[in-house]
Amino acid sequence: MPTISIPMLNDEMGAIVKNYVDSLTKPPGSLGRLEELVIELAKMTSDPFPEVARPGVLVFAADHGVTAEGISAFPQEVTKQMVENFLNGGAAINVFSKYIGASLKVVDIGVSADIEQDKLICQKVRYGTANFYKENAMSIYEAIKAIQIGYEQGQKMINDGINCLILGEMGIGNTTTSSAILAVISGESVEKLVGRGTGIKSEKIIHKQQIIKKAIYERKPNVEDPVDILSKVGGLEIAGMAGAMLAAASNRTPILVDGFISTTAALVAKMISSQVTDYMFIGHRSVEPGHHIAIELLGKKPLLDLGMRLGEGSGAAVAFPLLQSATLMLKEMATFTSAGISN
Ligand SMILES: O=C(O)c1ccc[n+]([C@@H]2O[C@H](COP(=O)([O-])O)[C@@H](O)[C@H]2O)c1
Ligand SMILES: Cc1cc2nc[nH]c2cc1C
Repeated sequence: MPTISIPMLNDEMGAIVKNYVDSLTKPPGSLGRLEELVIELAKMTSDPFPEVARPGVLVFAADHGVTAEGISAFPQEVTKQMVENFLNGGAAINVFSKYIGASLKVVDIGVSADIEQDKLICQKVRYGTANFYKENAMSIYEAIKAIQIGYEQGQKMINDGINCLILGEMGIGNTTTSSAILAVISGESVEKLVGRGTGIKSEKIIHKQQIIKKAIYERKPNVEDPVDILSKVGGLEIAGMAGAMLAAASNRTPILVDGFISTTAALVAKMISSQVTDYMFIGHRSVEPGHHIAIELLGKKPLLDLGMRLGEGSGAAVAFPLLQSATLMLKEMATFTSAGISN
């Protein structure tokens, strides 16, 4: 695992920017949460005029052996088919990335089939996880490798010039995996966390809960150890996203977290290095019932609540213009003094 050193937030810069925000031509506090966002961005970036104008979307794709237990509304092959769709530009995340001017990279970190495509970053750790209802999802070595790959890919995007990292994922079955991870980390009952994912019927939810409960009972993940949790009931794309978040925080790069799966990865990253959460915004609150619990554990508030449950980074991409509006407010508004308005 890389040695991770995450810088402290620059509170002094936050105070300077707060003062400046109060000097802009508006009643103090009248831009509400946008004001808080730009102050947070200033603390993260240590920049009096923070920018997020070069966003990057990093999508990790992987399969989940637990799909053999019939826990998703879609078959496993859809993971590969959606990766091809991303590469052909036809998915929601393609449309939203284009709209916000984000570069989009797709990493195969564990899809169960080979995908021949030049544009795909192939970093397959294994062909999908094992079925964690029956055996450990992956080895400790594979879990660490997936975190490392995520870290390297995050670092690469930052080296290429992005200044805001949006995380996305694709993996049929990964709401089961995320629910299992979250049940272990939060100590909450599985019943409270499990949802419909891609759209399973009510009867199947009980089956999904039973699979998760038995898997946790059999695998006995160590609640103190993120790598052990990943290796027992984890997913490769979740490990990859956690690694990429750690890379972003190490570089003072703001992170825009997406839905339920991406937030579970954020909790794993927090267990590896707790300061990583200082650099996170939660783009939206997903319909998955476990998501609000995960968000609360991170100590965050989502930016949007639009009834979305797609993944791919879509909710985070849709929330991105809020961050950008906050930075533009700071950079382009007049002050009372410059506009000659008395306050
Ligand atoms: O991001 C979310 O909150 C979210 C909620 C439900 C489903 N998903 C997406 O749907 C897939 C997982 O759903 P499932 O039912 O196969 O576990 C996976 O590809 C996710 O990107 C994503
Ligand atoms: C079609 C489809 C698109 C997705 N995007 C992210 N997860 C997904 C799951 C399905 C089933």
